[in-house]
Amino acid sequence: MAAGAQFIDRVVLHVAAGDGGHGCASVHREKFKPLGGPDGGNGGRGGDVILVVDTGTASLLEYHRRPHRRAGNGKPGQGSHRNGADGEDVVLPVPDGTVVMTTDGQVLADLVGEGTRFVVARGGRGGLGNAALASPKRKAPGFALLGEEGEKLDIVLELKSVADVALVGFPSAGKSSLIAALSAARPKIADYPFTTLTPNLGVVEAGDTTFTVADVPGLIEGASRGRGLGLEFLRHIERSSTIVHVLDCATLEPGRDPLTDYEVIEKELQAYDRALGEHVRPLSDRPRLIALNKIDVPDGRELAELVRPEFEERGLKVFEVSAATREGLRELSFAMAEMVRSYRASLPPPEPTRLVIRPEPVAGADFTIKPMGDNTYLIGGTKPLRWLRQTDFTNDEAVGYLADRLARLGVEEALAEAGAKPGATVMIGTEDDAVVFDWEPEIAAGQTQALGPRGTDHRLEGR
Ligand SMILES: Nc1nc2c(ncn2[C@@H]2O[C@H](COP(=O)(O)OP(=O)(O)OP(=O)(O)O)[C@@H](O)[C@H]2O)c(=O)[nH]1
Ligand SMILES: [Mg+2]
Repeated sequence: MAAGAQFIDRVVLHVAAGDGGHGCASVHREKFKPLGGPDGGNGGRGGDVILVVDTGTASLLEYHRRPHRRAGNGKPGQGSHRNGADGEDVVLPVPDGTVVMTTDGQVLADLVGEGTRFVVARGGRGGLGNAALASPKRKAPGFALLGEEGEKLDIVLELKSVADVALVGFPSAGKSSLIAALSAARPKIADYPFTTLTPNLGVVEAGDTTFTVADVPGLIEGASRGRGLGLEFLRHIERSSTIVHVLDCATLEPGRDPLTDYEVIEKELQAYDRALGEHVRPLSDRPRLIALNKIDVPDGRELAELVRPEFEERGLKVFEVSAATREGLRELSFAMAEMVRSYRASLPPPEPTRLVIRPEPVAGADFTIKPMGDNTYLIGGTKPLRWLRQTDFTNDEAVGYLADRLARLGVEEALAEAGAKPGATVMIGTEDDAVVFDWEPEIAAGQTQALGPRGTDHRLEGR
């Protein structure tokens, strides 16, 4: 697993599902039988873009590097009843604990647990070929339906750190130094506060236990109210099983000592619990370890020894360490491993894979009619809009078929009821994007079979 020298926890991903293939209009040809039946196949479905939780994936770095992902298009249908192949899905592995959001911050899904799947962009349907469109009334359709476009959108992936162990502490307490000393991660370390701006993740091995440690940017008093780099980062410890207090035994700042620092940080964690509300497992019930850091500094070692009993009285395990000389790190890492192991053992057996399906757009009324004044009407609704996208407007017969479908849906009747006069302007689509027709109700809806051959239907004429 890559240790997070470069740990990316938020990316904007541009996803495009595949377009559906067009249906095919074709007529069967055979020697001595010049006029066979329609045999155009259907277009294939466009591929989906799917996110899947893969616990082997540790970061979003891959999507930072390649932020554009596109699924395959469906192939067009062909003659001899050959259907087009479906477009290939694109399956994107994401780390456990990935939150999927719109670019304006609306949460679409919170992906937890190995194998959890989320179809983030749906492929377009393939268009029907003329064989599938044939009916007793329309024996040899000279048209086919178009494939629909796949969904294209921008999403934000955000990783709630799923580190097993979270290191918390004041700025410059040595959290990043500890990660660096315990793992292969190489976070930035410096002697000024707020060096760490985004959490670093390191993979630590102790005995036969492997676990991840997150270095949370420095906390200060008021962090839970958003002071310093506060809230944004407390979020990252929400899912860790163990909290390690990294306490600076060598700070010269007035008013600071390990015990006071500890209490300030504890207060912040509790305030964060209150801010989070009850639906989240409180941070305060996570087991704690105390790491008294910087004992390589002479005064630091003395101070550590002085405060040690105070923590032990509170029932806390204390480790005197130095990230600089690595003193005490082995004991600390084994204690972390033990906490992680017992936490893992306490977990309920893994839940069965959850499938997250984005709800289909709500199917409301079949269609809507909106009078726009001046004998003009706007037809909307899921079905009319889909049919519009499927229609090849260069083909009169296809336009006639659209007219039939709309009539069958009851649009003609509804227009008459709404008071549309012959010659009305009928727009189908949305206010910004509509196809405009002249409406000439020559006959009542439902009697379309009385019309001449398809292709000469002039009730609806695309402009
Ligand atoms: N002497 C000594 N100095 C240390 C030790 N650990 C860290 N430091 C120093 O303390 C300073 C801060 O270390 P960082 O690891 O960046 O501290 P941090 O807690 O990650 O700080 P923020 O990211 O700002 O919250 C650096 O100058 C380190 O070299 C230690 O064990 N001994
Ligand atoms: Mg740091």
